[in-house]
Order: sequence, then C-alpha cells, then structure tokens
Amino acid sequence: MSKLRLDYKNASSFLKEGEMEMMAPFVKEAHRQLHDKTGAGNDFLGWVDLPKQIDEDEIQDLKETAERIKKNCDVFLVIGIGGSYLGAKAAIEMLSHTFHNELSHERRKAPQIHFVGQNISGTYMKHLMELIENKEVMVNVISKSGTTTEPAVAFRIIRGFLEEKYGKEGAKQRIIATTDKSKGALRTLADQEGYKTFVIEDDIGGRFSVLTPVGLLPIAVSGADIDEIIKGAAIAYDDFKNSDFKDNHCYQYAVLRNIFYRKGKTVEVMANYEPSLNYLSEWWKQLYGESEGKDHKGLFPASVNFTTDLHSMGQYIQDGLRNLFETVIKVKNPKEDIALPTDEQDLDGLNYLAGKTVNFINEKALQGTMLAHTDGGVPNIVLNIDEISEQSFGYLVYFFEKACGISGYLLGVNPFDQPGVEDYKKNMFALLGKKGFEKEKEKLENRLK
Ligand SMILES: O=P(O)(O)OC[C@H]1O[C@H](O)[C@H](O)[C@@H](O)[C@@H]1O
Repeated sequence: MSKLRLDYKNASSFLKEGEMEMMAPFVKEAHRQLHDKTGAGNDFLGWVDLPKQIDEDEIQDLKETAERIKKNCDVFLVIGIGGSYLGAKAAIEMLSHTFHNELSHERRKAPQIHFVGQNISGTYMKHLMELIENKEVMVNVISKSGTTTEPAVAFRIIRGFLEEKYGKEGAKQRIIATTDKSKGALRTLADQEGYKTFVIEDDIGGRFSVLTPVGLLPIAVSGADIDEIIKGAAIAYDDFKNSDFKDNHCYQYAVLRNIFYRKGKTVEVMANYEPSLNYLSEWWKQLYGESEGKDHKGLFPASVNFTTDLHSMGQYIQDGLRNLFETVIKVKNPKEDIALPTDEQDLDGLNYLAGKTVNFINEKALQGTMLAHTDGGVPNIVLNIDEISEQSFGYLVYFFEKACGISGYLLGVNPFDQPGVEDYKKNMFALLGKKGFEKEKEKLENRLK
C-alpha cells in the first residue's frame, strides 16, 4: 500500500506565503500534549498508541467469534449508535461488494449485516422484526455506557425475539455484548446472563473505538481482514509520529483546517466519488463534530457524495455563501471498472466516450469539479489514496483520528468529551417521565403547550 498524500495546490491561492509555517510551534505543542498525555481530555488517549499495542489473544478471540457468527446465522444484527457503529459500518461499506447484503448467503459465505438501534422509530423497528422473522439471527450489542436509549430500546425488543425463538439458553449463545469492563447496565446484564463479551477500554472514547472490538468484530464477520486494517493503522502511526509537520500530511491537514476556519470558512465539506466511501464520511462527521463543536466554536463537518450530489448540492457549493472549504478523497485505482459500449444510434451522444471506462469518466468529473469549485471560491484539499483496501481503511482511520486530536488542541478545546450531547437526553427523559426528572417535566411541558 502506498501512503495517503495530501495535496493542497487547489487551496494554495487562499493561503499567504508562510502562513502554514506560522502554525509550526502550535502544532509542536499540540503534538507534545497528545503524546505526553498532558493535554485536555488526557484520560481518553488510549487510541494514540493502539495500533502498536494490539492484543493478539483478543484478535484471535474476535476471529473465532466472527467464524461462529458466520456459521450460525443468516442475519447478523449490530446494535449500536454513534461511535458504537459508524466505524464498522464505514469499513464494511468501503470494503465489501456494493450489494453485499443482497447477495446470496452461499455466495458471500457471510450473513447479511444490518446496523440497527440508531433511531426510535416504531415503523423501522416493526419492519426490522418482519425482516428477521424467519431468519437465523445473531446479535452484537455495542454500547460503551450501556445506557444509550436507542440501542437499549432495540436490544430489549430483539432480545425478546431471540428468547422466544431459541429459548433463554439458546438466545444467550446468539448474543455478544461489547461494553465497558465493569460499569453500566449492559455489563451487568451480560454478566448476569453469561453472554460472550468484549471490552471497550476506559481510555478510548466511542468515536475513537473502531480499531477495538467495537469495530473489529462486525468487520471480521463481513469477511474483511482485520489484521490488515491494523497494519494500515500502524503504518499511519509511524508516518505521523513526528511533530515537524513539513513531511507530516496528517498535521498539514489539521493546520489547513485551522487556517480556513479562522478565515471564516467554517464548514468543511468532505467529498467522495465512490459510493462505498459514504459511511467513511458519516464516521468522520461524528469524529470531528463531537470533538470540535463545543464552547460555541468549531468547524461544521458536512459531507457530499459525488457525482450524485453535484445534482443537488453542487449549486450551493459552486455559488452559495462562501464559508466552505472542501476535502476530497481521491482513489487512484478503484476496485473495479467497466467500459462504456458503442451505440449505433448514439442518441445520448456518448459515443465519443465509447471504449473509455466509467472510472475514467469519474476521474474527469472529479478534476473538472475541483477546478470549478476552486474558481468559485472554495479551497480544495485532496486526500489521495491509491486503493480501497483494508490497509487503506486502517490508515485513513488513524490519519483522521490523529489530525482530529491535533486540530482540537489547535482550536483550544477538549477534543475528547461531548458534554453537549446530554442536553437533549435530559429533556427526553424528563418528558418520558423518568424518575428524578419531575420538576423539569413540568417546565418542559409548559413550554410545549
Ligand atoms: O456506546 P454508547 O455509550 O452507547 O454511546 C453511543 C454514542 O452516543 C452518545 O450519545 C455519544 O454522543 C457518542 O459519542 C456515542 O458514541
């Protein structure tokens, strides 16, 4: 695998000469705080050295559990929200066949995988129960806190289904819980019932947990090679371990984000040209949104899938409010390709492209769009990767995690907490009538009248 290369020539006209270099001392300090573990949120830095500290016994256990799941079900449900599902979903979408869930069980030698527990929609839940009605089902319930409402609601319903279908004992063999080693409702239940469990360490926050069992078990069930993912992350670890950002593309990305933010480009739009990267952007949005959006500051992370969204959001990016910059993920050698046939009538006028491949057309769309957006006042940063593979996934994960830590420190926030997420929960619990929230309930209900 060759490395990720950051290219900012289509952003350089928005930069003054020497502007990036002026950030060098601040980057050095952020780097020091991250590696010495002296900065804000330093009890959540377990992810920094993780690619080099993988527990081989745990990896073996994950692989064996994944094999057991593959053999014993048609449908594998992964219950989790936020950091407890986005990384695994990003990996599986990136690395699997586009229609992997539709391909037959025999052909894929892996169950259909569905990520659930990310909403509180009765319709969704009812439809899910219809989907699994006559299927052999196994479940990985993932929650670091063990108390998050969405996955807890889904798990309660699905657990009931499993116990009815397989009996209490049978259901136990079909549930794997990934949670805290000692705290929380899920840990208590898992211990009480005797579920197979995997641990999320205290010093790794949910959005930084994709290289732990949180991400690795579902990814292994999909058939992807988790050793290669870790290898990719370990290569990134070595590539980005120096504080001097001249050759450190990860730190350059953090610096560019900070410079554009200060220039009023307060929205970063992540763009891809491969549908399989859609969920990588979703994962990235949580990583950066929760890490930086606090104390009334932070870039707003947005994402688009091109060329699809050129027909919906393209107008805004080209011509709307100039508060955007774009980060484009460019894949040099996509996995597959197909040529455009000649057509005798040529009614669609595409014969000038006959014999050319779809990827060739896509590449020209990328180049044309990038230049147009740059001309329209949107700086473009390009993250070049050579291929879509397990290694490049692991590499990208570590690249974005490390850049996020540095970027958060440059911004002057604690990138490893998310206090703001609690506010809606408090209101929801009060309105639901949870014990201890009686006063708030009354106040909120008055406001809703
Ligand atoms: O894994 P859990 O404890 O269930 O948390 C799942 C997610 O929900 C929370 O509300 C946090 O905002 C996220 O950072 C977290 O990833």
